[in-house]
Amino acid sequence: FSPSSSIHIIPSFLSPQTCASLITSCLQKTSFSTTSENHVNFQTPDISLLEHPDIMSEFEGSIWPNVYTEIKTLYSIPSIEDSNQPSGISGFTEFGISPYSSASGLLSFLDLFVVKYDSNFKSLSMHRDGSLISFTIPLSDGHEGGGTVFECLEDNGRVEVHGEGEWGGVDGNKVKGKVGSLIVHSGKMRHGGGEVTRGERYVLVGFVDVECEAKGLFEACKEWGRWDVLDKRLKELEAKSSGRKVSKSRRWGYNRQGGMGGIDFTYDPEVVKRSLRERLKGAEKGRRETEIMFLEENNGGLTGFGNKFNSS
Ligand SMILES: O=C(O)CCC(=O)C(=O)O
Ligand SMILES: [Fe+2]
Repeated sequence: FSPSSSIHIIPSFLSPQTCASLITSCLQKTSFSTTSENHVNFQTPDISLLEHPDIMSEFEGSIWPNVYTEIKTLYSIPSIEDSNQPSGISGFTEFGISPYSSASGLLSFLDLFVVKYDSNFKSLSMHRDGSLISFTIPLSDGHEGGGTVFECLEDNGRVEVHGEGEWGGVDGNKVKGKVGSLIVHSGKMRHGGGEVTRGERYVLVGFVDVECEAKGLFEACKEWGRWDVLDKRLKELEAKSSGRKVSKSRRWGYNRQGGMGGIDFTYDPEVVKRSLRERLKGAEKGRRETEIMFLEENNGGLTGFGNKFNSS
């Protein structure tokens, strides 16, 4: 299957109670704002759970481990210990100190946030996310309109439903996700938020990344035509590596003890940069092909990287 034209749905992923109490917690503890530095080009009134550890700690247990498992399976993301990779994830440890336990893998959140649509913010225009993989979980149904719009549903895109239960269905180019269903897609796929004509619509959105210090990122970018993600990473590394041996990075994921949290780790940006460059050199032809495809499809911008944690 092509990762850039399949929309994956997992019905009944979160219980309606969990969805409702996530909204309640957000409303009680903070307010929705568009001032986040995270989504530069496509601002949404949102609350980032990464900035609210109290809300995060309440909900991470029901969200992340399951999202992690689903995405790892859907996109065949290797675990660090799956060392049958051509040149091995061992590259990861050669770049620095792995913050991960051997039982964990290579996924982390760039951001995880709740978006609120209402008469002040009715829709989100078509865009691509800066993430490799994104997901949306509808949290409420007391509105008219809404839904997640996917451009590819007008063309070659398809929806793959994994598991049992009602998930809401497709209406034209819109996935009208039922409360609690998990909608996963490539961040490259052009999508947006359908117009809400009445009431309030809340959705949980996650931007998921593959660790940059591992081969995983290169393979994923190549396979999914996200050379923009690699270019940006390379630029960041270049900025970091001038005169520095060690760089710090922070991600949200599993730590060595198997618990969740923000993980700080260090690596040598020069080594990572050299390795990424080598890999890019070996892939020039593939790059041109996917870039042409990307340009042909690309009528809009990308959302911001949402990666505050990477600016050491
Ligand atoms: O509202 C939706 O269903 C999509 C939201 C989205 O694409 C985003 O916040 O990046
Ligand atoms: Fe998006």
